[in-house]
Amino acid sequence: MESFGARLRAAVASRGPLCVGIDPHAELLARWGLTDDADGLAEFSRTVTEALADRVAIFKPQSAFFERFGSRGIAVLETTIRRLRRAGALVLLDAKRADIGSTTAGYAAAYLDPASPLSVDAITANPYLGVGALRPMMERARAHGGGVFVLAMTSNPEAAAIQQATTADGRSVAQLVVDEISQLNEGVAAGSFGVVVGATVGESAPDLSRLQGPILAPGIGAQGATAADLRAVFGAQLPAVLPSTSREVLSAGPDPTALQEAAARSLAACRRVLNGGDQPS
Ligand SMILES: O=C(O)c1cc(=O)[nH]c(=O)n1[C@@H]1O[C@H](COP(=O)(O)O)[C@@H](O)[C@H]1O
Repeated sequence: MESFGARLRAAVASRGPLCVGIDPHAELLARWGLTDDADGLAEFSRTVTEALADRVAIFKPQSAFFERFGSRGIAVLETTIRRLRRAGALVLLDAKRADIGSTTAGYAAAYLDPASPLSVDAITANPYLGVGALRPMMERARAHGGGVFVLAMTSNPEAAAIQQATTADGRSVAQLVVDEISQLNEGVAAGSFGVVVGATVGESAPDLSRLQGPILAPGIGAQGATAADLRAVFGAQLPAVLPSTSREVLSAGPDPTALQEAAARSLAACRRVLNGGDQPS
């Protein structure tokens, strides 16, 4: 199978550089007039999928909001993944998994093996147990054309104390993560291993110049960052950036046309920045 990096590049070329997060918060379900249960979740996910699956390059369902309804929520997640992929979209499951290597192998089998009912194109992973502990995910991803996005510098304000701490060799923890992921992409034009760097981090972003893989940039919209902030955060690495937003688009629902217009607005704003159209004169 073609690599995730190549498939992502093709999807972005045809549908544009935007990842839409599917985060069915209780407040959003209420605002959409839906019940806060698995039926409401199913209706929410169906509406988002029908409105956007044929026009957005990649979706990022947030596993937490499906897990909170137990097995019925997971069943909705399975259906949602299937429908999104059938419509030609890529699916990046936001589960932020990690564990010791032998258990990570279980997560890899759950999400990155085509035989699993929860199989997706890529997942988010947490490097706190060491990037090396994620190796079973990387191996399974390589074998099946999948991808892994590893948290490097996240969008939340609490993150700096750990992620910007200095390691024994003087690099920040975030930089160490980026460097280890860069090694995995070495020699590949469009790497399948990405990092997560929030659009909110300002000028403290790590050096991403050797990554050769995608940079997932959440934090646009509800968390305060705008598409215009991407330039200051990512500079020369903008072409590798995959901006991601959830509530900014989802809060326009449940009307499908309003959802489509909100996604088109977010995409246009990101495109302007990524293509250099908003350069200050
Ligand atoms: O991995 C992520 O996607 C992620 C990383 C990060 O640094 N910050 C962050 O907000 N996220 C996720 O991105 C989504 C943000 O949603 P909105 O703030 O509504 O756009 C949530 O699902 C978060 O879990």
